[in-house]
Amino acid sequence: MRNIKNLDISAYLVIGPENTKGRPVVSIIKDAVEAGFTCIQIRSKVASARELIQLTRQAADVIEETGKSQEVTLLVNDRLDVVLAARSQGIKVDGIHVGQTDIPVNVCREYLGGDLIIGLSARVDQLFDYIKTEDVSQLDYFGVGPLHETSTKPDCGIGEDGKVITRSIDDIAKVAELSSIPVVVGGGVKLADIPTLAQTGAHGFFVVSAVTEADNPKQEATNLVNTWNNYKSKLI
Ligand SMILES: Cc1ncc(COP(=O)(O)OP(=O)(O)O)c(N)n1
Ligand SMILES: Cc1ncsc1CCOP(=O)(O)O
Ligand SMILES: [Mg+2]
Repeated sequence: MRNIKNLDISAYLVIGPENTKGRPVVSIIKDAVEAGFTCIQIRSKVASARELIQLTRQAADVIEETGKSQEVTLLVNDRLDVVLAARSQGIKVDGIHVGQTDIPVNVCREYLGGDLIIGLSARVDQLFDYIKTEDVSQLDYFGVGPLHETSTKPDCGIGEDGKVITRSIDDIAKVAELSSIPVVVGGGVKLADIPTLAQTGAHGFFVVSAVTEADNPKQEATNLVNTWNNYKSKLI
């Protein structure tokens, strides 16, 4: 198994300009990082490559301003080209998150080298067998979900019959137990889900709208982080 120091996916924000109700992406990233979020993923299905590089730069800069560059992981969704371009411009971006129909993990690993982070969305169908048997030697974590259907990504969890499969808390506990790499859970996750999620054995939760659409993103991010940490510490 890979042994990546400093990878903390306990509180993971996925964010792009289409999610923020017109507010600057970087100010919400700053709020989240100051609140204790440990991982940020830049995800946009509308931004150009140049816009994504610029957003990644701004995200890296704002994380640096908070003094947490060494603790907070910055990833880019889907775009290996953007990660490579950003790194060649000296931007501190730490890796990529890909899904089942994106650039294959082995290609990402070939281009990113051994030190960068690669996360992969788990398959929807036959999830438990998949988690047990998938080759995870080049991977750092699995994204699993959705916990609930979500308008942020309506196609999340669509199975072979075209219907969305949501994951129960028991499913997530089983995935966390079967997986030999960390698991982060998302899709419709809100504050009320955190106490039960924290008891599943998952390493973390990921959210978009709970933070990016909140009236007060910093307060909501703080509530999410504190609740996760409180429930996790009760398990020790
Ligand atoms: C942490 C995390 N988990 C899952 C996803 C979904 O990735 P993917 O299935 O490739 O879908 P898109 O995000 O690309 O629409 C994610 N982004 N992050
Ligand atoms: C990016 C992504 N991947 C799986 S679900 C999802 C969106 C989750 O958004 P929200 O937290 O608003 O439900
Ligand atoms: Mg993808």
